[in-house]
Amino acid sequence: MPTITLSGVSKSYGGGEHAVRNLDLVVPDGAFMCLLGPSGCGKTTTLRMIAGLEQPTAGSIAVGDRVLDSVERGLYVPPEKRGMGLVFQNYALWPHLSVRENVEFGLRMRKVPAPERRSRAEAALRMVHVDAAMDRYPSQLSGGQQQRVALARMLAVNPAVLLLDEPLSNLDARLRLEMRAELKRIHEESGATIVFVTHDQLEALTMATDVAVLNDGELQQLAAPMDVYDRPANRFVAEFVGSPPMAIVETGPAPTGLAASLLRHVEPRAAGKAPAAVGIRPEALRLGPPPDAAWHEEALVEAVLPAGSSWTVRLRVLDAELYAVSYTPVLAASGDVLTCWTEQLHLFDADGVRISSWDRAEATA
Ligand SMILES: Nc1ncnc2c1ncn2[C@@H]1O[C@H](COP(=O)(O)OP(=O)(O)OP(=O)(O)O)[C@@H](O)[C@H]1O
Repeated sequence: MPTITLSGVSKSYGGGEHAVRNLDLVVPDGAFMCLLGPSGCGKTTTLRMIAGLEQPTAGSIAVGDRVLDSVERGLYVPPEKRGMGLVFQNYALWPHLSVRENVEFGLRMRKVPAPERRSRAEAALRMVHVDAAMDRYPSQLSGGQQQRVALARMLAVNPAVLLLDEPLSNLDARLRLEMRAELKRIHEESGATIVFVTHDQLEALTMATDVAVLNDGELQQLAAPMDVYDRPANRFVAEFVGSPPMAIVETGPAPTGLAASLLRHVEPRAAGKAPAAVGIRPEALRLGPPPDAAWHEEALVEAVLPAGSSWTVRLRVLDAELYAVSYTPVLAASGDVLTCWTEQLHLFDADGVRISSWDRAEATA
């Protein structure tokens, strides 16, 4: 099984603007890597370069020992010789072919004999749970079923590398959830190396073994999903991953209000430079009596927003507005004064880089 290695990969489309800039990325053998980032950050360009649909303007791409692109050596392997399976957002199926024939199509192109074609197509359709609709035509399937057929078509070929570009974006919320679980299972069963592009952080956190967060063509962080969430490398990652987003309190040269309160708490524990900003995740902000040594303040309840399984509370804390998310019922009402506390503060320096040694959650982990 292959490891995909991107070394110093850049892509510019002319005009000097870089879609991807100096990207070093290793997708380990058997990984399920999500490329995550906002629109225009270079995710699709990165995937298309791995697929061979775009050529880098600098750097090299290799799968295992096999170099597929090297700008320096003038080397480029076309997509059909890369042995990768691709599923893009628009998963065109042949409308005049049945589901089974659609899945067999790729195998036919590879000159796989008919009986083997048939059994491999059926196995792939079973894997995505659309084997019951094998003799129907694409127009007779739901969007989610069509999506799965597109996946089965790729799985039947059994590529060691699967490249998926927002393949769930056309599905409704329920199907998307179902397909996330399905893809995760398929990954575990097939052992393939998967690279998956998404702008949906929940998709990345729930499915991936590794997450690469990109912004403006540059890699911001490469880590396991929970590390991206618990230990974001910088302010961009901190604010992009998590919903509602992390509150960031700038400390400034003469901190007052909430900033001063947070600094009074973290400074005795600090070693080195003062944080330029302190981050609080809404779900780490608790209400009620604080444990010893937790940061805490009085909070005026401005609004309680129940959402079935969670409660979002808007609080006024000193001079700032903070949101808390609770997964147990919040019985308070607007105008109540409670104590809010947290043991998880994220500290950032003036460049926005996280100062991990100051994280109380880590210190006590
Ligand atoms: N063929 C092209 N010609 C010129 N510029 C391009 C081309 N393809 C992409 N770009 C530019 O490169 C940058 C990265 O685009 P890319 O499609 O990789 O981003 P993305 O993160 O996948 O975005 P989205 O989530 O919106 O698909 C963008 O600024 C985009 O406008």
